[in-house]
Amino acid sequence: MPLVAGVDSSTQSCKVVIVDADSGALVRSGRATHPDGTAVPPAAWWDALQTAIAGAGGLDDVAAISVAGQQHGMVALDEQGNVIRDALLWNDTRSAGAARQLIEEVGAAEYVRRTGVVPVASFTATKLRWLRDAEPDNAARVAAVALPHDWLTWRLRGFGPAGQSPLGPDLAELTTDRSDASGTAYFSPTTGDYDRELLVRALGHDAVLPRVLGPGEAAGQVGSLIVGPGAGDNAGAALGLGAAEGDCVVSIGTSGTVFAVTPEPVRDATGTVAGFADASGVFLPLVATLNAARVLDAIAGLLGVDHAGLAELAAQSQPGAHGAVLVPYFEGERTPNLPDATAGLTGLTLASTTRPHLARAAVEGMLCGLADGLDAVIAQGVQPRRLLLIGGAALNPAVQTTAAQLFGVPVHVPTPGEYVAMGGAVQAGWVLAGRRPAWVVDTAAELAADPQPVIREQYARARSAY
Ligand SMILES: Nc1ncnc2c1ncn2[C@@H]1O[C@H](COP(=O)(O)OP(=O)(O)O)[C@@H](O)[C@H]1O
Ligand SMILES: O=C(CO)[C@@H](O)[C@H](O)COP(=O)(O)O
Repeated sequence: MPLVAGVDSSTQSCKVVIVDADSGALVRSGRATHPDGTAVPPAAWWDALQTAIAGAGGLDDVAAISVAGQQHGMVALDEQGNVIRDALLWNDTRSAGAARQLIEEVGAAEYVRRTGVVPVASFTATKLRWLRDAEPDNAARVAAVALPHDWLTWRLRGFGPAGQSPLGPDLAELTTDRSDASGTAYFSPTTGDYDRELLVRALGHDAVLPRVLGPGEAAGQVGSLIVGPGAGDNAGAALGLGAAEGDCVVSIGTSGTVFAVTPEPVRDATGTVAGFADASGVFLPLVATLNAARVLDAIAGLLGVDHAGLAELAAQSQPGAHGAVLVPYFEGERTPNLPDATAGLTGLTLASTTRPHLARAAVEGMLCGLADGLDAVIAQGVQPRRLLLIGGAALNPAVQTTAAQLFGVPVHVPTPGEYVAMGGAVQAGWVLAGRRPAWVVDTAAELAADPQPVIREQYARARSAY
């Protein structure tokens, strides 16, 4: 039984799973935390990966590995392979003005035609434009631009700054895949090519971009360990879940995302749905919110309870939280595109100002943003038959029951697992065997749709004030 490993280098942590390549059964796992903040030294991801690999018992008996990671983060490298500055992450909104500039210069419709997306602060191109204008000396030094999974894959293969890596700073050895490249806003998911003019427009000059590998194509080999192409984390989750037509995935981690695997590309000129590529050769229309699991963390902290306690409180409330509504834009918001917004709590009366109603309002507000996202994905022609609920907060019973009340389709909760890392393991199994593994994913809970229109009606009223 060969073993393969998958990695999820996500916003808050690094997770490694080691699985049986024949069955997909989990054999060992490890994890390590990432630093807080929206600008992070990539070295911290590398250290966390080492810790997580060690926690998973090492890779000595592992035949192949592949790294999925948080999307969009800007890793700027100089000629010597040094990281020029802390990576700006997908949830760093300082480039919101740069996004507006790029849209003014190119046009939203033209961006969608060329890249499948309309720039928002999350996308790499806007971070490069911010760098060009805010830190021109740093921008001038940029010789290559990579994404988190590209950089980790390169380091894993032995490349890196001279003196700190066995193979040195060979920038031509940087690799990526379609799914992550499609989150840069200078790549076309339909042609599979970079749009160099858009890169130069953003950064001010050309730079090395990672070679785009196909699904099942190895990035290289370290000794006997084959290194797979890697992926953006959402595309990784789609692989790990084996998501097929009719499935819509809702992931509630640091980001909230709603996405589906589609045979044709999606081009949404409003920019609400990002027309990403997936990691299997087709497409991944996706809506992302900035405010997801951390909304519950914050409100649980405020109420002085843990996650289970938050669910217990919410269960004492009712659909609509007695009129209390939380619009949860604690970190600004990406969808809708309100990077400078703050959260708002409305509908407070003496009767609704209770701990249970506040707990319930937090869960409802966080999920309503994703329900709006599902509507947008459906408007692009996706027809979900079921919703697959994953990510840290999907484990929460209040999230599960409220999701069934909001989304209008049956909610399936897969057996708790690290599905992004499992997607990496699927890629590792794919490069090892030369074909995509077909591992079974079990369902832990199935909830029938239980529509409670009051929740979305009152949320829509509160949100319209923004
Ligand atoms: N039972 C739970 N209820 C609500 N939130 C949870 C629960 N378990 C974990 N979380 C939250 O989920 C988040 C981590 O989820 P994860 O999908 O790993 O995020 P990411 O991939 O962005 O790092 C953290 O904010 C954590 O506090
Ligand atoms: O920006 C997006 C998708 O476009 C986010 O989904 C990031 O990819 C971060 O993922 P998590 O760390 O929240 O899983």
